[in-house]
This record gives sequence, C-alpha cells and structure tokens, in this order.
Amino acid sequence: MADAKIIDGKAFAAGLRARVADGVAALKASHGVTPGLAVVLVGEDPASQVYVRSKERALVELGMNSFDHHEPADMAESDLLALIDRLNADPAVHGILVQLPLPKHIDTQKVLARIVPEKDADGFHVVNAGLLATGQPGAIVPCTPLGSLLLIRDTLGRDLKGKRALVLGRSNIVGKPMAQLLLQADCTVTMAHSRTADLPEECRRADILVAAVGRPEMVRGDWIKAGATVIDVGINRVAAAEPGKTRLVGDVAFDEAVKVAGAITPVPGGVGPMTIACLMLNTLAAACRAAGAPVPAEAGVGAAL
Ligand SMILES: Nc1nc(=O)c2c([nH]1)NC[C@@H]1CN(c3ccc(C(=O)N[C@@H](CCC(=O)O)C(=O)O)cc3)C=[N+]21
Repeated sequence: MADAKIIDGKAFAAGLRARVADGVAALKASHGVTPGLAVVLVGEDPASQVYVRSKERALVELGMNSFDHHEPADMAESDLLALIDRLNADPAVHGILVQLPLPKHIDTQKVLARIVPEKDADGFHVVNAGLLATGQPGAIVPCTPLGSLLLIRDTLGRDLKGKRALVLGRSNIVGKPMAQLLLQADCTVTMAHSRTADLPEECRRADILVAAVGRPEMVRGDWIKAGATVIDVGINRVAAAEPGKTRLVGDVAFDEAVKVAGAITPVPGGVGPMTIACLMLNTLAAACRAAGAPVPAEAGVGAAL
C-alpha cells in the first residue's frame, strides 16, 4: 500500500492565520476594535519562553495587540489573581492566556477559574468546558483539539458520522475536549489511557486516532488500522543520534505509522502550528463577541461542525 498522506498542519495553519488577519481587519473597519490577547508567563522555563514568543509574534503579524506579562517564578498567587482581575476589567484585552504549567506554589485551577469565561482564550475555564460538553453555542474551544478537528475535517470532509474515533490521553486541555468535539461530530468515541486494557487492540479499531499522551513514539505502526487518519498531538524533545543534539518526536512512531495510515500529521509541522492559529482565532472570536460583531465560522462548536 502507498504511504499515508502527510497532513500539512503548517500550511493549513498559515491559511487559517490569513483568514484571521482578514477578520481582524474587518472588525477594525466595522467596529473600530483591535483584538488584544494578554499572555501571562510566570517563571523562566526556556520552552515556555519559546512558545510565548511565537504566540506574541503571531498576534502582531495578524494585526492584533499583544500584552505581555512576564512575571518572576516566585510571584505570589494573590498577585497573579490580582493581575487577572485587572486584565478581566481592561476593555482592550479580549483574551487572556496564562501559560501552563504554573510554578508549584500556585493553584492552577484557582487561577483559571479567575479568568472571566468570555476572555478565556484557551477554553480551559470550567464554564467553557461545560458549554462544550453540553453542546451549547458560545463555548470557547481549547486550541489544540479545535485545530486537530479542523485537520480531521480537511482530510475526511465535514461528515464524520459513524466513524470510530479513539482519543489516547484524558487531559483536561486535549483528551477530554477532543472527545467532546468528535462526539458532537457523530463519531463513536473511545477514550483510552495508561490503564486501558489491550491498548494496541483498541487503537487498531479506530478510523480516527488522536494521540495525546506525551510519551515519545508510544503508538507503533501495528497499532494502526490500515487507512486510518492519525493525529499526533505529542511534541516530545528527545536525544538525537548526534551527541548533544535533540529532536522533536510525536506520540506516534511516524516512520512505522506512515506505512499503514491513510493520513497522518507530522511532528513538527502538524498540530503544533494549528494550536497557535486557533489561539488567534479564539482571540478574534472573543473580540467579535465583545463588540457585538458576527463570530468567524471556524470558531466555536456549532460553527466548527
Ligand atoms: N495556557 C497554555 N496554552 C497553551 O496552548 C500552551 C501552554 N499553556 N503551555 C505550553 C503548551 C505547548 N504549546 C505549543 C504550541 C505550539 C507548538 C508548536 O507550534 N510547535 C512546533 C514546533 C516548535 C519547535 O520547533 O519547538 C510544531 O509542532 O511544528 C508547540 C507547543 C502550547 N501550550
């Protein structure tokens, strides 16, 4: 059988960013509003700094305002909550992103709960999780699952009815919302995790396999159904063959999987760029809602399906 189609997340994300830029220009023209995202980074984690910088660059490129708040690692939880209160009250800020993970002395759930749901650009607030789980319009959908769904629909078409989908990983930020989106799209959804019995066999039943466990190359080629669509959410930095060098790999053993799957996302260049593009989309959507303007079709559950 021919090798799988490689799903070009980087190219799809570039197209999505261009559509967001058009939406930003239209909102400026119609309502005089420039969408703004506040990005809060607590501490000096080098990987987090890289991600935050790429988000800030994307905002500026798309004509949006970027409000950076880089805070020391020993910031008191009460000071972080006070910062969020100020951002909640600031009319120039339409979206707020608190980079995770937070330092251990800070209660993540307490911080996420403090963001007003309308400005929760990540879609991590329990109100947005609840709106998504109950299929209501107006939910802000977490960026990685939304981006993954857009890639799945670009590959398989809008009609996913009756397909068997398996989501590997049950995190609040990827696995659970991904399963909700696939369920809304009329897939038959299985959630698998580290305690699942006979994981390879479960995976082999899936027409759509989404791997989001954070274990490098855990999903092998013989875990994949012939022709399946494989979405690899994992971004794991591992040692490269050359001493002292590192490289990125997904949760799927790509070289094996590409021989079996029908379509597969690469790492890098797959889901990662979609996460950032969807963050831009969520910020635009939040600004549109705040201004009483129509929300772009790709954002939100009802619109995304
Ligand atoms: N509140 C919050 N929201 C997040 O969305 C969030 C977060 N915290 N904490 C950290 C993770 C990580 N994350 C990535 C986004 C894009 C790439 C990405 O574009 N990766 C490139 C490769 C980048 C490289 O070369 O290192 C790719 O896959 O092609 C990676 C990682 C968002 N996160």
